[in-house]
Amino acid sequence: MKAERTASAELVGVVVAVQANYYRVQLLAGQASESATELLCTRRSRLKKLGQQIMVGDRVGVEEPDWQGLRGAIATISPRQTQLHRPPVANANQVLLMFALADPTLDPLQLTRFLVTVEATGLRIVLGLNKKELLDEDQQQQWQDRLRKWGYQPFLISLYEQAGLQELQQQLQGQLTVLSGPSGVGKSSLINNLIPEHDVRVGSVSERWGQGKHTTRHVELFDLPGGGLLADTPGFNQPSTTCRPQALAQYFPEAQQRLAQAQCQFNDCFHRDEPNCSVRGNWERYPYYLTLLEEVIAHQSEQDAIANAESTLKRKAKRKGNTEYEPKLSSKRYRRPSRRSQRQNLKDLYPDRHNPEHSEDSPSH
Ligand SMILES: Nc1nc2c(ncn2[C@@H]2O[C@H](COP(=O)(O)OP(=O)(O)OP(=O)(O)O)[C@@H](O)[C@H]2O)c(=O)[nH]1
Ligand SMILES: [Zn+2]
Repeated sequence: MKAERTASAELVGVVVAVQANYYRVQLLAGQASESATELLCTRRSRLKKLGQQIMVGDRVGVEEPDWQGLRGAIATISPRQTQLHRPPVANANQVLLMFALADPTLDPLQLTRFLVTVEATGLRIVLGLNKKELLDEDQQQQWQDRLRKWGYQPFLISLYEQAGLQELQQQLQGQLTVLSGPSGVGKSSLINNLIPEHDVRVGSVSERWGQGKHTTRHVELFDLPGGGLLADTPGFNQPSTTCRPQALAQYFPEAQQRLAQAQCQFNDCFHRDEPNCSVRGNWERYPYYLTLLEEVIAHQSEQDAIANAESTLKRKAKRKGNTEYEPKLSSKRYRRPSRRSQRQNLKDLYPDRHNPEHSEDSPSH
């Protein structure tokens, strides 16, 4: 990254971790002093008054560096290029979706769920398939071909055999990448491999913050040796399909491709049994599309029912002059946490790129 100074000659850096009211800011190359590349910062109260939240990945201006104590104060936040809410990461360029070819067995429907969830973020997808040494060459090639037909170019790797890692690493260079994937596929192994000093650094962070052990609930950005940042993001490992039913097809490259060639007769086609549909057809994942479509339709009916119930209850509460009691009860009954988090998941993942500040203060967590 190039050194860069703002008009007020502030230091510029990237927020690599957030905890309570402290922000770890990694200074851009050329700005760091000899002894320090990172400052532990608070934020100026002006930002606080403006309600401006600071996220991991934010590019910020830092004032009043204290090179002895390695402290500073964040005074400005640059406009965000992208914004994810779950996990909360600003300016991510892409998602590295990790799966294993075996152990656990690669389940194409599960992979599709993750792919759809990641597609909904609007970010570029890098698909990494680990443990390739567990399959023979033919089987590896079959997956390669199969995923190409889905519209993806997977990187087959083996962390055990240190195979395919260079090609994958190249994809990460100079990018801010968010790592995602189900349990047991090798995400931690990959981080340890890419960033050998990973553990050391986590330890030093906790120490400086005076916290106990580093908790994995926090998103943290790690410097990649070849340049670039990797967000280790617990909580990005649960796919969900809570988009609008009409939006689902756009998260399948195969459907997109078909739509680019020919429009459906109806604008709001669900691509099920409508006449003159250009998406319906014998592509491999079409049955998965139908499965997920049923789920998002069911989800939406549920949401509509909740909205109706809430509006009825609110009216009722008003008539009785009973201000809080009934709505509160109803929201407890209807908004079970599990369902709420499900509903928010995809919405939260969607980066509001046109209006980055828009949902910043929404109480989504
Ligand atoms: N056969 C094989 N096993 C691997 C490879 N890479 C990692 N593993 C093993 O896969 C298991 C899971 O690896 P992790 O790195 O913990 O996977 P993870 O995705 O971080 O899993 P969670 O922490 O549960 O999210 C471990 O037993 C690793 O040793 C590989 O290339 N081949
Ligand atoms: Zn259609």
